[in-house]
Amino acid sequence: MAFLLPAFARRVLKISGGKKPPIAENPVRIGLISAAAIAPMALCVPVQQLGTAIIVAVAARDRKRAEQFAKHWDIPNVFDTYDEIINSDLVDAVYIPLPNGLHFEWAKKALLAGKHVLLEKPSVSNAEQAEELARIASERSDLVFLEAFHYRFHPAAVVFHELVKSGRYGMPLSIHSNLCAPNVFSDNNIRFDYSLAGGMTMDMGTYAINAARWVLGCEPTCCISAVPTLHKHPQIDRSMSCELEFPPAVEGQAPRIAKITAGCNWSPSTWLPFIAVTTGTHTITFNCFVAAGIWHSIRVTDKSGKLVHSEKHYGTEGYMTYNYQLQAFVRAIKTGEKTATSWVSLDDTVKQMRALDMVYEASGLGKRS
Ligand SMILES: NC(=O)C1=CN([C@@H]2O[C@H](COP(=O)(O)OP(=O)(O)OC[C@H]3O[C@@H](n4cnc5c(N)ncnc54)[C@H](OP(=O)(O)O)[C@@H]3O)[C@@H](O)[C@H]2O)C=CC1
Ligand SMILES: O=C1OC[C@@H](O)[C@H](O)[C@H]1O
Repeated sequence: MAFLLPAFARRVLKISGGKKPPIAENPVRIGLISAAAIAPMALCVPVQQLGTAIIVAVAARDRKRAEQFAKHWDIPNVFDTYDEIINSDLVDAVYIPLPNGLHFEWAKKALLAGKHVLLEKPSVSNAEQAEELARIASERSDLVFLEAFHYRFHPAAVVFHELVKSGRYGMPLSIHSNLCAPNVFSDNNIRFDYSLAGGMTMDMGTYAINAARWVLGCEPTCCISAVPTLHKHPQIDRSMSCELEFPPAVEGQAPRIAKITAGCNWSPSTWLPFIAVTTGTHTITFNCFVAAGIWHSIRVTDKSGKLVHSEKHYGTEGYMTYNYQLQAFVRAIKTGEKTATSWVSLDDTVKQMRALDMVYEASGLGKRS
């Protein structure tokens, strides 16, 4: 992995630098709910780079922290509570990067207050909550609701999805999606807090499971096996390795298997994220699918392992997946158009949560409550 570091550093420097466009007329006015660690990368930088949205207000539990954040990112208003953001006339849309266990409460409140919602993944804690939230969102069809599966909006992901779907290299018979990372989070991180709907399948596994569902274009029928490595809490997984059964591409054929490996570990050989689709004749791999703005490739190999095709789509210089996601969110608010291929529908959000529940139940850890 070390050889990736210079390229990564160059990319990050370009992301944080570069010219900022003028702000568009009538930009979407976003309220930021909390000064979360992910907010700069997922919202503040893309907002500055795109110019079609502005952050008008931020609130944090500690006002001082919100003030510091606002000063750094040039946000004109600091509110004392998340409620004030949701109820403010200054705000058209909210970005919710709270711990998983608080997503349902605040997304629901925001929709009921008439705000568009960009909600961090995983959408909520379990499928029942997802169904309830989807019901509320569908009753407000004038509002845009999007679960933040940012990776799907990158041009490289779209090309990969279309390449697989085209059947040019045969129809998918199985898939392996992998998203593992070094075990850098402290024990008290929100990711390991059961009361906040933590667990690494919720945090990282959700991408890998989403990728399998998205690429195969159908839903898992059962979870064949799910093996967690445990954190200190008996229901919290540090990583998960599981196999999901999907319907065959053609009726009468054998079911398809999706292998999912995700979470934190100390095995560097697993740290390159990928989605690998195997057909009868080829393997089509999308490397670095989550960090597609940094380093990635789409590679096709034949049965002998020989490379027969490769392509790269870095997209606009300095843009990350989050830029494309914000573009799509703003476009949906402004025009009602929901990006083909990449958009995460309400139905998709509900089915994603059902798949997460299925894995947790099969693992013996139980779905998040
Ligand atoms: N799209 C992506 O690439 C990523 C998405 N995420 C997702 O974003 C969400 C937040 O992750 P991350 O930014 O890493 O988390 P952080 O711990 O940095 O931020 C969570 C924020 O939640 C607020 N908060 C409110 N109540 C609590 C509570 N009881 N305990 C802890 N925090 C609380 C805090 O806000 P305050 O400022 O008000 O104190 C804090 O800033 C998660 O759902 C995660 O899955 C995370 C990383 C990457
Ligand atoms: O993109 C991501 O990578 C690291 C994770 O912990 C994070 O929550 C996730 O969204």
